[in-house]
Amino acid sequence: MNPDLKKERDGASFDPEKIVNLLYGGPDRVKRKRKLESLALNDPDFQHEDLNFMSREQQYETQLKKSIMVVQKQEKHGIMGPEDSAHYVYNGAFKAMAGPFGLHTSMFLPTLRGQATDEQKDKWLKMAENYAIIGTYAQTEMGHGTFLRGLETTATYDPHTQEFDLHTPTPTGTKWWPGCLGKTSNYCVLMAQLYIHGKSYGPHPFMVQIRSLEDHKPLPGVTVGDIGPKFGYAGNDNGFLRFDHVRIPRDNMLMKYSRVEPDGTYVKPPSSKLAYGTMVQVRSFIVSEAAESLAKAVTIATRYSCVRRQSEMKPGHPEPQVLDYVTQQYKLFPYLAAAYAFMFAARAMVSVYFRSMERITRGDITVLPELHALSSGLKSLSSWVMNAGIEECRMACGGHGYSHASGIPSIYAEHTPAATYEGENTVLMLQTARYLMKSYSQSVQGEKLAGSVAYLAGVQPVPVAGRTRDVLDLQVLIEAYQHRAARLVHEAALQLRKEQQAGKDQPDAWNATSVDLVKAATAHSQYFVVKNFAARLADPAVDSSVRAVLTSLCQLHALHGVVNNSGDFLEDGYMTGTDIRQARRHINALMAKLRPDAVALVDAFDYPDGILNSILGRYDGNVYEHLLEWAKASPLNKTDVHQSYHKYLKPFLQANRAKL
Ligand SMILES: CC(C)(COP(=O)(O)OP(=O)(O)OC[C@H]1O[C@@H](n2cnc3c(N)ncnc32)[C@H](O)[C@@H]1OP(=O)(O)O)[C@@H](O)C(=O)NCCC(=O)NCCSC(=O)CCCC(=O)O
Ligand SMILES: Cc1cc2nc3c(=O)[nH]c(=O)nc-3n(C[C@H](O)[C@H](O)[C@H](O)COP(=O)(O)OP(=O)(O)OC[C@H]3O[C@@H](n4cnc5c(N)ncnc54)[C@H](O)[C@@H]3O)c2cc1C
Repeated sequence: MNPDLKKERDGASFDPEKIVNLLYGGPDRVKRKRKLESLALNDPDFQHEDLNFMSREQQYETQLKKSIMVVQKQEKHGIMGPEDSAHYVYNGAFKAMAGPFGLHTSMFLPTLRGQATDEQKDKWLKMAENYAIIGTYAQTEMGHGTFLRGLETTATYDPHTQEFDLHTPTPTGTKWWPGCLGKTSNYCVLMAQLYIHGKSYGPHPFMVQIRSLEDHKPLPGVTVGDIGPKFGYAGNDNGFLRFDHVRIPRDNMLMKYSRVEPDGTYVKPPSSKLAYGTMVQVRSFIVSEAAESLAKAVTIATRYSCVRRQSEMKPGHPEPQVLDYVTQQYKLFPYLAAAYAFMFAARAMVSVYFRSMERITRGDITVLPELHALSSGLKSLSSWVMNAGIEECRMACGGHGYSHASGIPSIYAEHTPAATYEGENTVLMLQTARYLMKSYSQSVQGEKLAGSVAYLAGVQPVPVAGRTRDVLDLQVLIEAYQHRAARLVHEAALQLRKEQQAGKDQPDAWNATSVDLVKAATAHSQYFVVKNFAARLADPAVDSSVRAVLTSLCQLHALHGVVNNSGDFLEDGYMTGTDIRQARRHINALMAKLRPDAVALVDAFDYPDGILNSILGRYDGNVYEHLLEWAKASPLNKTDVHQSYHKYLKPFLQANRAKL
């Protein structure tokens, strides 16, 4: 063990195990988590060369082989349910890297479960759950991802044959991006525009076989392939798909909510948005993905910052650990705090999701708008912060952060698309804003608001100027976030009205106000995160040493947000210049307070080395010796003299020497 890291751990004010238990739901679940992770990490069948040293084809093949073994071993070991799979499959076997069965489990199966009738489930779900067929979720097209009503692929009902005719009418209508489609899937849930008797009914889900179950060749009329290399996701065959008048039986429309009768009569769903249910589910879960990815990057950068020594802080003194530079703390600690904040927010989001789904399943769809607004806002906020945080962690590791040996580039490349997939972040924030505007105007009309928007009912009066307040007090901070969100919603609503009064129609007024609207929706989401973090600490079951350190983190998270967005808090005089100055001072004091606990706080995320996959973030801190070992394994080092020397460099050098 590197002595610096040992000293850090010895000096912590709390036992990290207590936080591990808090984060993962108690000792029994922690035990299970560790057992499943180590089962996967130590399985010789899952060992392979570093993916960074492989070509894309090799990565795909390796991940496919592993995916198959994972399915077989899950059955053998009785690993079931999403929590077990997250530990064994997602983190353990795949180290959160994309694999070719990802979309089968994350969207294909949930769509069948959520959108198919009981008879359809009997027909397909068992096959899909048992991997007799592999599927994906094919919605996005080359021309449209965001605007679902603009999808071009058509499903035209023919009552004579009781079939749908699937067709891709244009190049831009080509399905483009669906994960695991290019080479792996033989089925997909296809989102296509439903047409009956020449009338359009909007996008609907269809179960479609695209490849032969005998030889895996595309079925007649189907063109399918891989879209080529991307920023990351090398192990995932994101694909394209086209149909040339392919016919499928009427029963292949997923008809839990809307139906087409044999004669072509369309039966409306209780809400047209129920067809978008899988996206709501995945968005709710992305908050957790964002928190985890950020936590991993922060773990790597924090441990490395204690091992790394650089420069002279005081002349003649030994080089300090770079984490002792306050600027380094200012890079990392706010993201450490944010990782915790989003871990708690993720758990709250998932429980809102399950509570809402329980009501929706009982036929109560009134909860859908709030669920959509909350999941859209939190998905966007968490993935934005994750992206900024991972990049900050990379830079905080200096030059070594840029190497794949740090593990950070892979974390970034694999998770940065969370800001785009499952709904582009700005677009989703505008969905949250839409709900906020509606709620606000209901409240202005005297309706009582409930749930996450109840606070919009009245913007609190601005306190008397000069009032001093303790900005370290979490209740004061929560009220400040609440006030800011309510005010920004109120101001965006006024601006929207002003634009309309100035003669713009509603869509133009909306567009003109959209920067304010995104800001308001972001503030609303941040308020939720801060309030939820503080609420988690109020739980009497939380150990006092843990509460103390997490309270500092919560304060840091909230104060950092205040300082970073100080204009929002100052603009109407709610906060004062003195408050902001105090906030900055408190941040410095909190960082000094958290400094001795930094390593214990990242240890408490409980990511073993096998999952972090980082030389810089090793638990034992033995960074330098392993860096060299890792580089030696690089394919370019297989021989001392690379074959290209004989082909190119040798004749070039010889010719140059001969000229002298
Ligand atoms: C942007 C919108 C939301 C716009 O939809 P629209 O029908 O044009 O709606 P609108 O006119 O703006 O609003 C109409 C109304 O529908 C509501 N609504 C919209 N979506 C939902 C929902 N999911 N649940 C519940 N309600 C929803 C809106 O809030 C509106 O409500 P309102 O009229 O205000 O009461 C939609 O088209 C959309 O969701 N686009 C994003 C597409 C997306 O997320 N694609 C994901 C593809 S799969 C993927 O990326 C997998 C990656 C996984 C991986 O690799 O790991
Ligand atoms: C790695 C990865 C995996 C994916 N996997 C799948 C999958 O399995 N299945 C699937 O169907 N799809 C998948 N997708 C596609 C993904 O869901 C879409 O890319 C995403 O929904 C964004 O849509 P878009 O590409 O059309 O972006 P665009 O909408 O074209 O976005 C471009 C810009 O336009 C802006 N913009 C667009 N509309 C508005 C608006 N109304 N108001 C303000 N600004 C706007 C956006 O904010 C953005 O800045 C995947 C994508 C990626 C990157």
